[in-house]
Amino acid sequence: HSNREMWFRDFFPANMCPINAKADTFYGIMFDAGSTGTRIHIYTFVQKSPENLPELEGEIFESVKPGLSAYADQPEKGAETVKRLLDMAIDAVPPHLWKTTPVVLKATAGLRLLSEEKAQALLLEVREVFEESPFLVPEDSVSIMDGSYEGILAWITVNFLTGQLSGQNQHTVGTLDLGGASTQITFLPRFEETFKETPGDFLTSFEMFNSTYKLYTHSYLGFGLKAARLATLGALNMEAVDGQMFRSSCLPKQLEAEWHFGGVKYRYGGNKEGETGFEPCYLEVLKVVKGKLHQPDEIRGSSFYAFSYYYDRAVDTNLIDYEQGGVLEVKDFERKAKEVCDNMERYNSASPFLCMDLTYITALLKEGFGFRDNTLLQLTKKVNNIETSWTLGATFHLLQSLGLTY
Ligand SMILES: O=c1[nH]cnc2c1ncn2[C@@H]1O[C@H](COP(=O)(O)OP(=O)(O)O)[C@@H](O)[C@H]1O
Ligand SMILES: [Ca+2]
Repeated sequence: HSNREMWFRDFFPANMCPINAKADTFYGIMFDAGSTGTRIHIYTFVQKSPENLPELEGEIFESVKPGLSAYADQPEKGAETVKRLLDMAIDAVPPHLWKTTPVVLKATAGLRLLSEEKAQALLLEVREVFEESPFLVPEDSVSIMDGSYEGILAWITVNFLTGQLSGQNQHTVGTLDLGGASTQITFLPRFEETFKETPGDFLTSFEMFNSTYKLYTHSYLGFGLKAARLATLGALNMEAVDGQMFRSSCLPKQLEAEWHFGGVKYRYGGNKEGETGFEPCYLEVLKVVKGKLHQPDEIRGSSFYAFSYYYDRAVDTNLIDYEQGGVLEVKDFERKAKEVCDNMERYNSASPFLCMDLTYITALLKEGFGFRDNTLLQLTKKVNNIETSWTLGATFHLLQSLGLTY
């Protein structure tokens, strides 16, 4: 707009100015290529004045299952799922903003676990879909994200949405993300001791909104909920063994079934003659986590935000409401695990893995990270109607790198 056209600007408060209402709106498109599904997040921002940060106005969210890694041998078909989601953005973003709206896809643990060759073939096909779209395709727009970024960016999202990254008196909260194939823990250490006791690769400095945050973060590959099922069954990295039956005391006695994960088929079942229930199951699961994770002393007493599969399993067992979320203690997961595992017939209609999943979550929190029984977990899916996902943090980071924000 020329100055002449904008002369009336000064007569209106910024947010009521008829031109401002649309002119300073912009969009960012972030794809989350997770191990169990692919999701699109279309964020709307409004720049109310040049000296302030843009404000997040809303989000459009859609997802498809399975994830890209399920198309390891059909990369074109995988990219087709991305294209269908991207078509939503064509409808959501006004045409005159298409060529300034960036589109980025970041893949997480599902692709990290594939062979380099198969992962790259998938990413290449997705890149072609992006290039053929009318959107802005930045350099490196399609990639596998480093695990430490996954944790940091989720931490940024949650603390931004809860208002902890602006103004004084920042009381940031730690975050726990439990995906299908990997799990992340991230927090801002308060004690000098934590920095001293922590291995260097668990600490990362990150700059966002003109502040530097020195965070504790780690992504444990193979410790996501679905990878943990395979590990418990003894089937992780056992692709070669075809048709073998994997049994566990965490599954209903009579169960025999098949399961596809990461493009591989597994046969699994219950302990027909042997033991079942919480006690033997906990011992099985313990083998997967015990001694495998770093336990920072500082977290034992502090509360954390938890989402993804922590949230889903808490909903499945009525520990929290699907819409509201809620606050739980670590021991609530243990109580539920016992209830489900010791009455497996009663829960048969839900997932046959419910007992194993709850027991794994219990073991991961207690024996893995070293949380206390009474550690508080704030279970959240959305804050102010925005999904708690690393994708928002990643979009801020993207806007920053494009010079659209600082
Ligand atoms: O936008 C989101 N908001 C909240 N939870 C999400 C979102 N996207 C994915 N999730 C959760 O993440 C979990 C699946 O993990 P995912 O497929 O991302 O595996 P990965 O992180 O190991 O690659 C599910 O519990 C799913 O509900
Ligand atoms: Ca994820």
